[in-house]
Amino acid sequence: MRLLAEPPRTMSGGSSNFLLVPIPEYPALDCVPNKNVKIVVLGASNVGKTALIVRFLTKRFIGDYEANTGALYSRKISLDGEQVSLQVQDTPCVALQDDAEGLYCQEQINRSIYWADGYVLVFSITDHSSYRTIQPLYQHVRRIHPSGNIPIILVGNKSDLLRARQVAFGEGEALAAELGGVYFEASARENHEGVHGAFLHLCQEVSRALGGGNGEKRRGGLHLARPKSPNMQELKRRFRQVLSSKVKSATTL
Ligand SMILES: Nc1nc2c(ncn2[C@@H]2O[C@H](COP(=O)(O)OP(=O)(O)OP(=O)(O)O)[C@@H](O)[C@H]2O)c(=O)[nH]1
Repeated sequence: MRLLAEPPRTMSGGSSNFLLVPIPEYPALDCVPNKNVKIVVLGASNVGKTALIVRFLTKRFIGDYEANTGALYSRKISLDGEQVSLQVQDTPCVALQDDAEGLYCQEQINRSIYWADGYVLVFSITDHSSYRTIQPLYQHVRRIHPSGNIPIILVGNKSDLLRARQVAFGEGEALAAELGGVYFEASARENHEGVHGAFLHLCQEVSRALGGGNGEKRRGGLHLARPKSPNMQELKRRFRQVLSSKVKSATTL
């Protein structure tokens, strides 16, 4: 889901389509081009993708959301003593097709999968159908990245809702092992450390996979454009535009 802007602080005054998140982006001049870690968060509806990202980046849990259109978050983080640029792509939900093998997956999700270097596959421990989505979702990622190692973690979210549990811990572990990743049970609602540990693990995996250099992988096969998403830099640019047009009209009076 997408974070609700609170209160409507849109630059244009009318529309509330822009995402205004309490997650600062590093200034452009301060960015670290040396290594760029790009991760995408994928999963079925309502499993807590946005809540996990927000928890990881802000340590906060915010309960009010609206349907996700896919926001991109940027941060600078320290990994093994090295400053790296981190980008986290939130995505709209995917859903199983009626035959339970294929996936309904929007084109923008395909672009995000192609663009990313690491994958957070999320299900809710309270929703077994969200767990069943993971295997086809992984196959889908594999189709887009047919060769090589794919850094992934599997997150069983909402671990605070133990009484409503539909997926056993062992099921999560077994699936993660099958997919070649690590399983984390987490609660975006109740626990920052667990969420932080899971994301950090993936960032480290990606960082190692990227090795030295500028962190851009060579890719074969499909060529898809980088996902488009409203982000803070774009908002700031629009804000400056609006301000400068206001200054111009004031000086012409
Ligand atoms: N109890 C509990 N609720 C959670 C947790 N994480 C998220 N939620 C709630 O679950 C609902 C869905 O969370 P989102 O983060 O919007 O989920 P999403 O996967 O981004 O949803 P989509 O937009 O449908 O893709 C919200 O009401 C959250 O408050 C959690 O760890 N525990």
